[in-house]
Amino acid sequence: MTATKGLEGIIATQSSISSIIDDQLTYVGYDIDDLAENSSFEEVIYLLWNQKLPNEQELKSFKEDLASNMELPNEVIDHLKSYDLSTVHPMAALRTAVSMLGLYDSEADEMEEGANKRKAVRLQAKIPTIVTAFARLRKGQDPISPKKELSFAANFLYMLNGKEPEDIEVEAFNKALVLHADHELNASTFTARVCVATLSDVYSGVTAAIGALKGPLHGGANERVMKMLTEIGEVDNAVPYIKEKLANKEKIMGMGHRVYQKGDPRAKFLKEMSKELTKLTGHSKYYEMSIKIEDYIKEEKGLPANVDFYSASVYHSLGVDHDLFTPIFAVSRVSGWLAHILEQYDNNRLIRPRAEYVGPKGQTYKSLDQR
Ligand SMILES: CC(=O)SCCNC(=O)CCNC(=O)[C@H](O)C(C)(C)COP(=O)(O)OP(=O)(O)OC[C@H]1O[C@@H](n2cnc3c(N)ncnc32)[C@H](O)[C@@H]1OP(=O)(O)O
Ligand SMILES: O=C([O-])CC(=O)C(=O)O
Repeated sequence: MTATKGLEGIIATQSSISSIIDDQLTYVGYDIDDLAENSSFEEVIYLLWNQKLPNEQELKSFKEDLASNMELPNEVIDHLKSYDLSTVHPMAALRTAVSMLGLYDSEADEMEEGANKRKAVRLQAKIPTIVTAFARLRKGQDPISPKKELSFAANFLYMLNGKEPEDIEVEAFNKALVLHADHELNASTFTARVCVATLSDVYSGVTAAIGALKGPLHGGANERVMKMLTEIGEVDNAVPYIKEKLANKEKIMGMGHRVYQKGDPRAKFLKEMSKELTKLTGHSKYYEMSIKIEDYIKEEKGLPANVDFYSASVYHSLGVDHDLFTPIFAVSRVSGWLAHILEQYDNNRLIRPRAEYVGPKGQTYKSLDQR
């Protein structure tokens, strides 16, 4: 038995949810380019969970279902208030609050398919409310209740900022949600599947996935991209800064990908949005710095920008706090996690690979006084 580091190239499951073939991403056979240009995030969630796009009536009732499940139990709001709001990272808050939601769901351990789908709706609906409530509480503001008539994207921005967003903001945010919704067997989705393959519950699966997304090699990279752009400060500093990082063998956040060799098909949309939004909001220097970094890394290392790279300047332009970038990723990706959790339950087998043992062998136990 020989181990493959990082399970690179291992086909670990079959799935009908999303695919990456020849550097192109599809959700249930629909090209991401088509969905990014045309679909609402609600349609995409429906697609991922039902393997088909909704008709008008199905979409209407799905949106109503989501909207009517967005409110949080008071106990969860009270718990959020009890955190050390000046130091707790919002991803840690989200991980804890999602786990806590399970305590207040009478169907939490119900394994029947209908119950799992109802929990999926509740989780998808409540996660934006958790993220925005936490973001407001730590600024000394009261959480804002969702407006049932707003779209998912508009509601998030409304609950975050306390005012209804402009159309251009909603359009950009909706597109970002569509682009982040699912991505085959990425680390957080795999984590969710491993967890529920023990026949553990949906809340455990999503809590585990949030933990995996939080890391800087995965979803946590977008916050670090913005930290890097802020440190760079001015466009002319970009290349010298990156040269120094590479000389110190440091990784450049938002660059590189395990699967994509030529490029991440989502990045071009975020790049275009970054160009437009940074111009509109007077933050063009972040777009220009990003271009310099992308070109330099491509030239020096042959690495493409990934989805996290341009999303940083997009969210910054939308006025979002930098440590909320990864929670926003979770607001979208929970749709994919839930699709994979439902698929795993539907055709389950315990996920239990083997390890290649490389430790010492044949040791003889010595009593404490002989060690
Ligand atoms: C939504 C997402 O999760 S997208 C990914 C978000 N993560 C990031 O942006 C973090 C930065 N990127 C990375 O760390 C990596 O590219 C990953 C984790 C995304 C994928 O990496 P892997 O396929 O495991 O490649 P690995 O980390 O083994 O790197 C292979 C080589 O490329 C180099 N490399 C890979 N990414 C980078 C990077 N961002 N900056 C500099 N060098 C890099 C490594 O140093 C290594 O070089 P070496 O062979 O000379 O030692
Ligand atoms: O697929 C991956 O390894 C990471 C990624 O791009 C994602 O989760 O969107």
